[in-house]
Amino acid sequence: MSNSTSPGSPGVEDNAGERPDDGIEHERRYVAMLYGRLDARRAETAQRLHDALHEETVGTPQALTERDAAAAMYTDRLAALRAAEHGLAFGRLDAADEPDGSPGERRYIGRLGLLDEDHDYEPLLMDWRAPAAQPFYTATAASPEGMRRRRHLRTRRREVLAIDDEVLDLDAADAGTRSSGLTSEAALLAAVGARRTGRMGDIVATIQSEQDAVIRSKPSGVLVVQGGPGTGKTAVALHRAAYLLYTHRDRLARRGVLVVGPNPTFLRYIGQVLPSLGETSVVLGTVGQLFPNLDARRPEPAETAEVKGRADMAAVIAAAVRDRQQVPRRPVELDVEGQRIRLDRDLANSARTRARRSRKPHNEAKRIFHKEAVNLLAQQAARGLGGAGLNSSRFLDAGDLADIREELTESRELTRALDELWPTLSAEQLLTDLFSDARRLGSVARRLPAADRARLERPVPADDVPPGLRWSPADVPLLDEAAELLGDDGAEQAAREAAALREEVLYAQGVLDVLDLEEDLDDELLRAGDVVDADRLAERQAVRRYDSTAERAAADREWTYGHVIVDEAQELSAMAWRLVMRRCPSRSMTLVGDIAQTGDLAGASSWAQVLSPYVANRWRLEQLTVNYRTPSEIADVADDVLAVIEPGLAAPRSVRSTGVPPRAVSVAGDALDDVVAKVLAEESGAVPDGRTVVLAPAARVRDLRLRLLGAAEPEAGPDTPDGPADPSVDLESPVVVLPVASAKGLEFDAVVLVEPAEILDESPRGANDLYVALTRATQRLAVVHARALPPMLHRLTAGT
Ligand SMILES: Nc1ncnc2c1ncn2[C@@H]1O[C@H](COP(=O)(O)OP(=O)(O)OP(=O)(O)O)[C@@H](O)[C@H]1O
Repeated sequence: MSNSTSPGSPGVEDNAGERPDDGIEHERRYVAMLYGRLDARRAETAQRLHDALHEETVGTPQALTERDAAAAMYTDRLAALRAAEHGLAFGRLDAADEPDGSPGERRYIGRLGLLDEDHDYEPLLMDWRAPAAQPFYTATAASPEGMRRRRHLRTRRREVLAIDDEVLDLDAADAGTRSSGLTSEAALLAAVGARRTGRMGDIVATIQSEQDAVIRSKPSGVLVVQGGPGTGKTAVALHRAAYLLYTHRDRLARRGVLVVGPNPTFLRYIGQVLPSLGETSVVLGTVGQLFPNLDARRPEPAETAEVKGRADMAAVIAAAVRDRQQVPRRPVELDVEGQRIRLDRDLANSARTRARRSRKPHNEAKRIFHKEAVNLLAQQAARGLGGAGLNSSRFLDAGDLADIREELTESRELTRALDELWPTLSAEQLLTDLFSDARRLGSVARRLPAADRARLERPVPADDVPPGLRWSPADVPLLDEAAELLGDDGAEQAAREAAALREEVLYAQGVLDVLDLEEDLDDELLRAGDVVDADRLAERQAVRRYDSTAERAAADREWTYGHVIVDEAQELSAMAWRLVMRRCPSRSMTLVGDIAQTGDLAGASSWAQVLSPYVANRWRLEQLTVNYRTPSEIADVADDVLAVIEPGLAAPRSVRSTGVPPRAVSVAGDALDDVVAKVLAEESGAVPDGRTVVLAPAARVRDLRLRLLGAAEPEAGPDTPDGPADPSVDLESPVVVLPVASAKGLEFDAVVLVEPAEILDESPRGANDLYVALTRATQRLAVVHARALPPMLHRLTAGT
């Protein structure tokens, strides 16, 4: 039974069994008290951070490190306290009465925990992630978990606007409580029906039971979360990250959590969720961003990306590395300190075999190759010296051999000759050389069909092409594979140090900004910037870099994370999986996705197929079954498309309907763009203050942007197969135009879908793309078509 109270309505005080201090006024006082505590905690923490930064720690590196660690801790804590500002407390659980009739315990649930220091540290507010808060998400009338009532507090800023009550005891259930399977239904429906803002929000107040099970599932092993569109996979994955950090903070904060998403636009869309939950130690990245100091955005055809993503490419890269370990075709004659020596094929081959047997990466094995070649050449030289013209009784002793070796080692000519045979290589160099040389490619990628090999060919990019546009997202797993086989070429360390220096000043400035933002800081105190400036602070960090785990992890290719979450996991290629698995040898992973939405040609068609090379069948599957995004009218249309993609797959159940049927608008002649403009005006007009998207076949996006928005390409460049290259697609603007592939994971109040027949034709996975497009809408859908409507969309009602 649900009961809603807002100001002016009869208070719940009148309800049978309620205590007199239990209505909305009580909650207002309580929440005001909580904010008072929050303010006090913020001021206190800001003060501690301030003190830590100003502490004159002269001397030992250890003292400095401790000070830095304390400052980092207070900075994080302050961020979490600040993040709790909106919706600090959103719920209350009332336990069933005690056997002696006294009222059961009350627990307020919110974004963080607050204790009453004056009264034995009694909990005033319980963090939503604490075990005792779980019944707030899972208790039902049928299984009340010892609870009598769940109350939702609806708040705006610091004010309580209304309260919604759900009675959980069995008597009430028998008395006719609906069994919708949903918890906190009123609050949930308010949340899912609200206008979208272009930024994903958190769902802490209304997490559903099946979602809670995923969020709180144990961290170890690989958990796959399969669910149709709108079932909250992304939301759940992010809340799981927050939950794991809370519950296993020691282990995870040190190693960090990585969240991999499909494209930069999507990452911007979800970027606020974890900070709003007070968590900042999470690295968010696309596959194209998982190679340090690179944000790969070079556009390339989907077919090329598909070839690069194949598992076979691992062997191609390995062969490309071996191909750079050469033996001379003709002997190289060298003159070392008056001695003629011959670096011939056999000798180089012996040295190479020895180096390869070490199983060290190429750049490290190079030292063995050099050393072994020098040894063999020294023996050769010694044989020469011990031979003709010399007294055969005179043998060279170990010391003489060592001298010869030293001479050889110091010989520039020999070093050059050996370097040519076994060069030090960076991953970038290896791939640039490989892709720009058809002959080399032909010899190392013999197994690839010629047409696929040809897709890999490309000229060496000009010097002025920035790194991000030299490499495509699909190149990144290849670069990573190469880096793994090549080992350290010295450049990585140098780049790390340079980046660390640059960031030091930025970080220091960030710390000062944090302090200066803190309005509650005692006025008597000098503001941080008055006392320490960024340069000085950076100088003081000289002993240890003052950055977060997340920053260190992102800068280090060999970093291994405590937990890895992959969203839209169905899109990753086999090569991308190798990279991701390398980042998480512990295999503590959460993979969320929907096989029916796979659009990437290199993407997955079954989870077992993706995972078996890494964990065999040791992974667990959870399914999400309720669609919170798409109203049933639109979901029905999408379900017909799903039936074509995967006849046996059950569609998620929509949580609501709007009564607004989606429509199809047919266009005669070549007036398509004009009709799209008209329909767009109607649709966006119907969702005032909302967000509308025009989803179009990729080939039409440019013209439609021009026609509808007056803007050609967004500033930073063309769309890449991995999503738009531009950081300027502003999802917060009222109308955007996107190709379907870039809309993956996003949602809008209204969707105008252009020419579905062309979307089907555009890719072998066209039906999946169409399915994605149809399921982006939270309220309205209109399809505009000049070509015949594909039969699978037969349910759409004809409109004008
Ligand atoms: N328990 C919930 N309470 C409130 N809103 C929810 C809840 N679960 C999901 N939502 C909302 O439903 C929408 C869809 O969620 P989300 O984007 O996480 O789904 P998804 O499964 O990742 O979808 P897709 O596969 O299409 O990317 C979001 O607006 C999300 O905030």
